[in-house]
Amino acid sequence: MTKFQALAQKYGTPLYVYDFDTIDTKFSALKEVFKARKSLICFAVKSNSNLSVLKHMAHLGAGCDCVSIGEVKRALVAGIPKYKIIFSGVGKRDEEIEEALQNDILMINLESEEEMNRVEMIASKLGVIARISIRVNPNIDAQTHPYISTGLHENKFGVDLDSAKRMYIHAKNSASLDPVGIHFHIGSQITEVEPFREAALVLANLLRNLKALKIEIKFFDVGGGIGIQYKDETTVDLYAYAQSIFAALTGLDVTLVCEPGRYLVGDCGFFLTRVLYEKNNGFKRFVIVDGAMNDLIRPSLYQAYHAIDVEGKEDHATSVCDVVGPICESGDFFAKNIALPALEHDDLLIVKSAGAYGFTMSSNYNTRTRVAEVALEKGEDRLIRQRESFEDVIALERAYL
Ligand SMILES: Cc1ncc(COP(=O)(O)O)c(C=O)c1O
Ligand SMILES: N[C@@H](CCCC[NH3+])C(=O)O
Repeated sequence: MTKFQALAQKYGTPLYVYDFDTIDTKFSALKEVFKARKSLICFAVKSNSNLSVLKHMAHLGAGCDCVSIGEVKRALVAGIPKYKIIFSGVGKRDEEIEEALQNDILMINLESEEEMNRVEMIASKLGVIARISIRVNPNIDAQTHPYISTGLHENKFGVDLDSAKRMYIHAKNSASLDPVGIHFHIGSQITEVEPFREAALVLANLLRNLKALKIEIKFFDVGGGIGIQYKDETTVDLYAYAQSIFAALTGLDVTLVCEPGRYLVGDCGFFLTRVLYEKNNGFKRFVIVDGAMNDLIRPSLYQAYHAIDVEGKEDHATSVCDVVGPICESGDFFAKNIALPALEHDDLLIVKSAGAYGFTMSSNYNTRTRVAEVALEKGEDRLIRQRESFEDVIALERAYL
């Protein structure tokens, strides 16, 4: 029996499995290319927010990039030091800003002038000084899927260069704001260095202008976005990536911050699902599995490709099929028109590169219980999230008659 077959038998399917040793390898590789500068790697919690994953990041020395106060609290619960936590997002509620300030996190990343005014007001009310960063939208095409492209003016994220400059000047003169950071995040699953290089140059230039105005920024945050290989994409050469940022920063004494999500956890994750039936309607062959789009929505949402392995049948003849789930939507699929061997009830499929934006984007659609998560570390497996029960799913509902 293979490792995945044993895990499927022990924990049931569908199931997420994360290999923490892979996270270590990826983390060390990034730290290594940054070693010529002071750097802080802030893991993007949205990509995989399991507390054990975050705890593992804390052991590695990572901070966290968060997009809600819920994520900030997860990071704190997992033992990420408050001085390594960044809070970004285009729409923060007053209570979220207040709680972030009370928790004294590293910085709040501002995405509009309106937001700056609210943060200033709330900090003043609390009698604290808010450390802020500004997310600059450099209008650079990251050449990725339009839904995960964030650095163009048509996207809702960040502020343009002129507004950023105005905001820094305002913040510098405010008794309640301390401008400590500058930030860009131009998109996700980026496979070339060039967009990062261009964005770093634009922001470093702004930093020099700010320096001339005696506004000293300490943190240069290049966001996340480093792509992984799902199919046959080229991936970013990490060394060239780091060097292009260093080159932009020549002469500037700043701590480099990077916010990888997918790069750190994408490849470490496997989604295990069993075959329920094969069905051929005369037009098409369908492999129907027990996992569905509510468990892993990336194929349905972005037509994303995830390679699928069938262990033990590698040398069998294949034919073309769609791998689909039990949900009441034609968009419920893991793969379309892929070649797989003939499959039987209970055969195990392994959907690869599922560690990022897998479980965190899952839902209870069709009253399906969210699946269990398991960590693999140095050959040992541990349950890190129990499978939900039907009772868990309805627990917060009230049935008025
Ligand atoms: C502000 C910010 N930082 C970091 C990330 C992480 O992105 P990725 O998983 O592509 O590294 C995201 C998500 O795209 C983000 O919005
Ligand atoms: N959810 C997207 C990434 C979004 C990044 C969020 N800023 C994905 O699965 O690829």
